[in-house]
Amino acid sequence: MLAAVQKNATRGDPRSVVKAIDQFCRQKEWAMNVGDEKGCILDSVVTEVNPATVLELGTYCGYSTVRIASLLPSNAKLITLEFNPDYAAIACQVIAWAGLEDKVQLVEGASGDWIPKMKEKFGIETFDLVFLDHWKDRYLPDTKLMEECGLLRKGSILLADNVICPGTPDYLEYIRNSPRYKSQYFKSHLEYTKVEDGLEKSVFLG
Ligand SMILES: Nc1ncnc2c1ncn2CCCCCNC(=O)c1cc(-c2ccc(F)cc2)cc(O)c1O
Ligand SMILES: [Mg+2]
Repeated sequence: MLAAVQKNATRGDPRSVVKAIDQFCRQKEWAMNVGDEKGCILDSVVTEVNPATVLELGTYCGYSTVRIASLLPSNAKLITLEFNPDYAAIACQVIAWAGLEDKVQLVEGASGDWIPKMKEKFGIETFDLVFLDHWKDRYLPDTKLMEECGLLRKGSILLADNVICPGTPDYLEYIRNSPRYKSQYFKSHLEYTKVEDGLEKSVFLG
């Protein structure tokens, strides 16, 4: 995938990096990027929220990191957490190829360990937008952890990938029934396939 980016994408051009990855995943080898269809929904939410602070849980190869960072205002900050060091190493190069390293802080480690340290380590008060795309059984515990750590403010947006496939039933149950959130489901398809999947967008009400 990285070779395809370096071969087919233009340095400093995030859209060409996104296109090269999508082409590779459609033609050569499926990969678990959010993909072009759900990626358009992600883009519209990022544009609507226009966030100054973004947390991404699950960087993988940096595809959604590049999509998000390319839409951020100049002073905005995106912190992205990746557990797998091999994925992190690739993502770092993909983000650099897109020329977005100044907007992105890639952190290696487990979300459960890093979320409680966000304020002290990165001087973050609250996140305007959180993109959940990591272990599906970590969406709920990490959301509760972000609440407890005071990382969400009235109006913070959570956008969760894969709520249908592979699925995050406990997270959906919680977020759709909690009086502290207003949720909306965006029906789509699993990246590069015809299988149903979707994004759940939730506003924290405080
Ligand atoms: N900072 C952190 N803390 C904790 N865990 C962390 C982490 N950083 C990373 N991880 C570990 C996440 C590993 C990847 C998570 N994503 C997925 O597992 C995922 C799977 C599919 C999929 C669907 C149908 C299939 F047939 C097969 C696979 C699709 C997707 O869009 C997915 O996002
Ligand atoms: Mg995903």
